[in-house]
Amino acid sequence: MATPGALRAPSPTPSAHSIVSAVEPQHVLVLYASETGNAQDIAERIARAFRAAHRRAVCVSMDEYDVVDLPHEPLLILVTSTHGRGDPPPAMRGLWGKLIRKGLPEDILDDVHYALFGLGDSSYERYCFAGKMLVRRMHSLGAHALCEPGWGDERAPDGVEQTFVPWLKQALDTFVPYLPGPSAPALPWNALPDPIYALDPVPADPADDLAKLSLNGSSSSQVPDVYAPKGWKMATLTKNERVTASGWFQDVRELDLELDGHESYPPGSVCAIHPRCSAEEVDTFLEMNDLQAEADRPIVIRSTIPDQPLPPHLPRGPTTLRILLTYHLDLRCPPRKSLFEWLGRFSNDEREEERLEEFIADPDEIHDYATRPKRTIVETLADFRATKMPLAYILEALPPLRRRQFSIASDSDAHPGEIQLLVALVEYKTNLSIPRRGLCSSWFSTMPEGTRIPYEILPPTLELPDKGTPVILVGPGTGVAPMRAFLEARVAQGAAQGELDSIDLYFKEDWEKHRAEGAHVRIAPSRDRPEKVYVQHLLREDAARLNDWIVRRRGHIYVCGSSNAMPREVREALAWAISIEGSGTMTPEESASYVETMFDDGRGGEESW
Ligand SMILES: Cc1cc2nc3c(=O)[nH]c(=O)nc-3n(C[C@H](O)[C@H](O)[C@H](O)COP(=O)(O)O)c2cc1C
Repeated sequence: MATPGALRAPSPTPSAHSIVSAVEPQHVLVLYASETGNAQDIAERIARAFRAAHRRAVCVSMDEYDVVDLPHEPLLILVTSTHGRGDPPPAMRGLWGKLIRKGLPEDILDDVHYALFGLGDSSYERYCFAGKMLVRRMHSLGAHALCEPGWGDERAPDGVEQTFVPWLKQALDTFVPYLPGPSAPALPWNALPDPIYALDPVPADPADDLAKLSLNGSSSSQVPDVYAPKGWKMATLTKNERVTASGWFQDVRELDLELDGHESYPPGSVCAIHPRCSAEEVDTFLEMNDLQAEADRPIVIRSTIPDQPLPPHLPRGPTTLRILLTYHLDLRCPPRKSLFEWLGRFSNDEREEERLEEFIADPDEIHDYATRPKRTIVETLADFRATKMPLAYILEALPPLRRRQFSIASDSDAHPGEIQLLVALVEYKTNLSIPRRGLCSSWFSTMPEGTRIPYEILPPTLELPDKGTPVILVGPGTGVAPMRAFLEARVAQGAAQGELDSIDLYFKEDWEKHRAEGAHVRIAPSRDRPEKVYVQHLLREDAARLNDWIVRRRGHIYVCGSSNAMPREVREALAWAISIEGSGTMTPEESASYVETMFDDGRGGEESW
């Protein structure tokens, strides 16, 4: 471990520590980047642990942080997950872009002393890659690591907890002595800390947007525009049509959105949609916690921690508890360990406390009770009825409601002012024997035309090459959505000659039309046939064409769909096709390495879920 250049070694009397640098540490800054909430939960647990040790901690999402302040942060903890194919989560991209700028002085972070905890899944090829890149870059800019990075693996037998618990202990032991504060022992885990948010009452002004809302008890699916998340736009649903036959097991919908502004977007873009919790679930939550009387009182949220801005998911202006529970907080996701810890702090019931302690002590218990059966937070609270959530802690205890992302199935030139989506409604039976729908799926399943939807367009991870370069688009099932957008754009470019697209059954008329326009379209009828034909089989049949387009003409291949075996088998089929066993001249080893290099160099792209 690097010896901290600017830090004075801790003395045996911790209160006397100080930093020999331009900046005296007053707090530890916990900077996090999270997409589905896990890294944010870990970051908040770190900050709480420092506060329990009587030290100040400020916890900020990377996209809310001004990177010019970074060189002046003496004590820093970074927490990030990894997404895509080893990419940083969107919240880290701005900060990362600035950190990798050329010409930054090699010692610009010399005053920074840091630790990092990365989250990932070791079944991915680029395990915890965003965290690893960040550690390398911090080091090359002169920052000093105070302890070894921790890597939290979702696949580990005890999940992320396995490494997080020992890493947190080490981080506390290392950082605490450098921070001002009493040498008193840390508070026990079940001591209730001071709330980090204040809910200040605001006088109801009949002219403001809040008073105009009639959300009280309403089951309306309308999202009032005023509650669109910061920076998001609004669209109106113009079509919500089932495209699978009524007897088919899966309910797949075409959803068309008319955009308020005539925004254009490149093919391959992704539409993020902000869902909402149902009015029934919100009412159940309010009733279980005896909070009905508080539900519609206008309030403004204020951070009680100096220098800590509100996290991105909380509204800045007037709001109500009901609006928070409907649009900002998630009552539907399975509870994490931190929720059981909160309930343990709130509980006065001996029997429930005992059960909560079992959960907190053993990650397997949480896995079996909550994660595996996908038990929701509301259902969990119903099992702990004697334990009530006090109003002051709700914003800390409940996770943020996360946006859901869908590949856009339309090209914006072919469908100006519109976004078309192809969405499989997720319904599953858990071992609780209750048929379940995902949060967005529940909302979409009953969403009437005319519903207002907050959306955001995210840039594509795959981009079309120039018109002369062949592109192979492989999209089984709903993976066909972005392929339709790509193909529409290529047809418009006049470049649809000899394209290959292996598709399933959605947008059937479009494929016929594009075939007539010159695209080489192939359909893999993998369903309802005694002998299943998958996209991988079609690629092998098209070996000569693949060899010509990929090897001779240096074409691109994009694959989108379920992440089971399909993406790997597509790569294997391609490698076979361009090897001596198919239609090429390479040995099997050479062709396999050729395909991997294509994907590393961006001539191959993959989007899977
Ligand atoms: C679409 C997707 C892609 C992912 N890609 C990777 C990856 O390339 N490497 C990795 O280590 N983990 C990967 N993960 C796992 C996440 O890092 C892990 O689920 C993490 O807990 C998410 O944290 P967050 O909720 O804070 O975003 C991926 C997860 C998803 C959903």
